Amino acid sequence: MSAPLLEVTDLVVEYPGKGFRAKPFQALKGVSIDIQPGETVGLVGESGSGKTTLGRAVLGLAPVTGGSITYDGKEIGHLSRSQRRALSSEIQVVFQDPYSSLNPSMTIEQILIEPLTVRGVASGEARQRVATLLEQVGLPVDARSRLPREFSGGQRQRVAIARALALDPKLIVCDEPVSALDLSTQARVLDLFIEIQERTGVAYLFISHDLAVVRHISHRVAVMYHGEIVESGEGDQVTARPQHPYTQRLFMAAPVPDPDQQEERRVARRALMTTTVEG
Ligand SMILES: Nc1ncnc2c1ncn2[C@@H]1O[C@H](COP(=O)(O)OP(=O)(O)OP(=O)(O)O)[C@@H](O)[C@H]1O
Repeated sequence: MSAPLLEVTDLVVEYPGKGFRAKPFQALKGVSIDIQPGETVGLVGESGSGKTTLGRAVLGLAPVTGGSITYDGKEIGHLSRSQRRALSSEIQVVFQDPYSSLNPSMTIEQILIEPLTVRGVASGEARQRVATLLEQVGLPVDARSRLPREFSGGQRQRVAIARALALDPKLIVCDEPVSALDLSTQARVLDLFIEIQERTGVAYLFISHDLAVVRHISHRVAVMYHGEIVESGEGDQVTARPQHPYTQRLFMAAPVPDPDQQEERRVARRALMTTTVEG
């Protein structure tokens, strides 16, 4: 196995307590996880288990009080603001809500050009890159002059994915990126994530409370419970033979579809994607 792209070791995140003399709250209690280049690691668990906190810690947005986070061999747990900015071309994020994550007063072109301009990409080259990005996420080139409100939820999420891809990142933290979408749109956006990975070799930390979604997209799965990873392994291994009692309960509550059926659906969805640019 190659050196991990991301390696999180014994990570502790503590949020300050609220109110007079309130104790700090430990949201992550010594979490270890790694992601190889081009790999998808799915993070699943009930609400409040710490999934988003782990994603935010990787993005430098959570108060790390212990352990380490290394990216490409370098410690990134305690970077200054400017060091973090420099890393933004390597690590990107796609959030859950495609309605609030895009600036409603900016055209799609402005949204996609912004990260390129910040990096000093010349305007002609940036416009060309916008056309390529739109094509990569299955949106028509004339989308560039329109506003986010003119698009469906699935199409907006495609714009958010294009924005995340603008600087050719090696890792994208995807925090419930399909949870706000209806089921058929979810399937198409998930397949888009897979296609992009096959084309670019980007790795994903894919956060979701939905087991079927995580199983569909992940090479490996980690299960979080009360701020700890209680189980991890190959996707099929964890989903077919869960070991930890919490994982067993979680999986019993949400039976996972038959893998052969899943593959058939994926082929059908791919066929559908070639005939539509919707969501
Ligand atoms: N800024 C904060 N200040 C204090 N506590 C927080 C903060 N953010 C999260 N928490 C707490 O940390 C714990 C983990 O939250 P987190 O959002 O990481 O969980 P999650 O698994 O992503 O949940 P969900 O699926 O509902 O988003 C929760 O108990 C939450 O209340």
